[in-house]
Amino acid sequence: MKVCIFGAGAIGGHLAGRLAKGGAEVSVLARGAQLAAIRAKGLRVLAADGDIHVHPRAEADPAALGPQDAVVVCTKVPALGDVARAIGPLLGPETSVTFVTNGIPWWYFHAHGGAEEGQRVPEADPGDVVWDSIGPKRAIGGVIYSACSVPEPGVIEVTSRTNKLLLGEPDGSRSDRTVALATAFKQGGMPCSVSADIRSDVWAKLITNLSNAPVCVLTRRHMQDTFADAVVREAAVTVVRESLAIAAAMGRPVGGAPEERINQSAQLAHKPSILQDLEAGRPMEVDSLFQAPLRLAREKGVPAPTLSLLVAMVAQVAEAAGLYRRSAQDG
Ligand SMILES: NC(=O)C1=CN([C@@H]2O[C@H](COP(=O)(O)OP(=O)(O)OC[C@H]3O[C@@H](n4cnc5c(N)ncnc54)[C@H](OP(=O)(O)O)[C@@H]3O)[C@@H](O)[C@H]2O)C=CC1
Ligand SMILES: CC(C)(CO)C(=O)C(=O)O
Repeated sequence: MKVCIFGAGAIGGHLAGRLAKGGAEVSVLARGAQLAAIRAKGLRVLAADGDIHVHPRAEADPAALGPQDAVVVCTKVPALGDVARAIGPLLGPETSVTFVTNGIPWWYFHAHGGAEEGQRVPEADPGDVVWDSIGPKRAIGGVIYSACSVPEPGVIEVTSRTNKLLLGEPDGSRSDRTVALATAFKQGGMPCSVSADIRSDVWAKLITNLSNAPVCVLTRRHMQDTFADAVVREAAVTVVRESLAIAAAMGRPVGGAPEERINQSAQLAHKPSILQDLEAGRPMEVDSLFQAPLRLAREKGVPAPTLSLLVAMVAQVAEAAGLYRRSAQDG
């Protein structure tokens, strides 16, 4: 299977390593020091189940790679407009494009059904650039549980002991293209399953992000340190409760004890990726990760006072750092 990972950072690097280990014909699109390092020394993934050292083809220009069976987009969400403008040469008539990103994805209301069918998510795709160019029919949803960072160019550190990738068609079907991609990941040691309800998986993961990322941006510390404080922990449990109510109002009830979710985050000495962005001076996923679920909460009439307060403060931090511009509707 010919797969291109678009954006070989923390998550993309991890996934490229897994695909290469499993024998897929994998290439990566990267840039800057990351591209130079992968070309010079290959890609190293330091993971609990064993280190991986592979040499995928690495390019800056999609035209050098040509049409793929599958493209897996692993950039941050604010980069998706650039991805959409550049991706053309990778797309043949049947190429799928999987988006492994946190937050409410741009394709969320495609094949959703009901009154919301076809609604757009402006926080994830301003101006519908991705929707209009790549188009929702190619889209496969991706939800990943894996805590990763790039300690030096070409090296991916995986902090989480267990990892999991969920892939799902927006219409819930078990398509051949999704099964083939999941098989390629599994062959590289990445637990991966095909989900019949990827939107529920989006919410289950998002609730974790909503409860750990805003507080860590404010403390600027990893989750273990941040959650050592009982008051912060209690606020995070409140955020989980508010987020569970939003998910339920969206028709995607998610189970599990709120405290347990925070206990799991508290085990990891990992800085959430949005904090990594703040520290590295990269655009922050405030809109798709935080503002979109808050807008949906307002539309459904679900109160989320603690989450709203934390997000308002995070937006100020991100704005002050020049890494986020608030849109008019966020107030
Ligand atoms: N890191 C983590 O632990 C987790 C992250 N996630 C989610 O996964 C997604 C990816 O996050 P993460 O891997 O951390 O992000 P990273 O910033 O580590 O990686 C994104 C990579 O994409 C590259 N990139 C961006 N635009 C382009 C482009 N036009 N051409 C080529 N390369 C490009 C970036 O390059 P450059 O650095 O030069 O901008 C970077 O190397 C996000 O939605 C995040 O929320 C989900 C679970 C955990
Ligand atoms: C913290 C983690 C691993 C889970 O919430 C994550 O998704 C991120 O770093 O963005």
